Amino acid sequence: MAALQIVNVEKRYKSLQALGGVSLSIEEGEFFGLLGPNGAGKTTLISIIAGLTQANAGSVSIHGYDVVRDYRAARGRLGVVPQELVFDPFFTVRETLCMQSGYFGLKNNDQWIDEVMANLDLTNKADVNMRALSGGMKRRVLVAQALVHKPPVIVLDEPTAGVDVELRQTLWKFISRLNREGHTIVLTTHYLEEAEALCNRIAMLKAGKVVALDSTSNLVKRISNSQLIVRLARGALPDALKPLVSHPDELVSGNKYTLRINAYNDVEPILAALRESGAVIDDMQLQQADLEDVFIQIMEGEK
Ligand SMILES: Nc1ncnc2c1ncn2[C@@H]1O[C@H](COP(=O)(O)OP(=O)(O)OP(=O)(O)O)[C@@H](O)[C@H]1O
Repeated sequence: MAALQIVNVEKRYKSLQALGGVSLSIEEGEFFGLLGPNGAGKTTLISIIAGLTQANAGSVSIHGYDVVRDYRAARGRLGVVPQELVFDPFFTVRETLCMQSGYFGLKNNDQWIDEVMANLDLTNKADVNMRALSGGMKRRVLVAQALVHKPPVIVLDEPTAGVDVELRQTLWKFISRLNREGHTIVLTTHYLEEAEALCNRIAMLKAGKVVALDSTSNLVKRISNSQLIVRLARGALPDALKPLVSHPDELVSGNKYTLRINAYNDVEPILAALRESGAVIDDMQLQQADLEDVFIQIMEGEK
């Protein structure tokens, strides 16, 4: 059974179609990335998953529980870290987390609350009022709040937008640990390198539609624009390699060539051809495609 099953979800805001039939099946234990430009519909989808917004069509279930019909069972299995910081300013960090535990019917949750606070470097703020915390600290509490009931599915809506490097690292260490322990993670982020490093599978959303869905490695592989840049100290580029040159003007002047390659395996035959021709390499650089290239290409292709 899927941890999160999204079937043909549609959402309209008056004349605007925010989601135009989104289907995704996310398995237990996945670290799943949901990417897309501003306005793609990521937050709308997360609000529907969390039961905060109702879809006009389609269904979402968490571990088999429909988020509308079986709201409490579904919500109990889900932890959501929202984008916006909303708190009651008069409670301390610990009180905020205890209240959240109470909301899920959990008593005697202190041990886990202490562990969550320790993992998010919040222990020394436990008795501080929410209103006295910095923005970054409030965001840590937001993450802690989403985790008090040890939900098997954790959804994070841009949790690292505008936060410092330290929090990002603390957060990813903890979330990665939870993922290793079996929790399913769904993450939206604008930091593509973050998604590339953490997510095993990625869906790209544009204008309310899924425009790409694949493993992170396949998405990166999908683009074969890795390049080997060589600068020759002596000799010329052999004819056999000329079709690989990306910029034709490099054939006319200079001694630097940008060669298209599909894989690491392509590098050695190129070097062998250069050696055989008597050329001497002065400098060499390998440039690989990353998720950013894939993202740009897919988004431009879907215009
Ligand atoms: N409550 C609302 N009323 C009207 N339109 C809305 C509402 N919420 C979202 N929208 C619109 O729906 C579309 C999708 O918005 P959404 O916030 O889901 O995108 P997003 O992918 O999360 O964007 P971002 O990366 O900027 O957070 C946008 O065009 C947005 O303006």
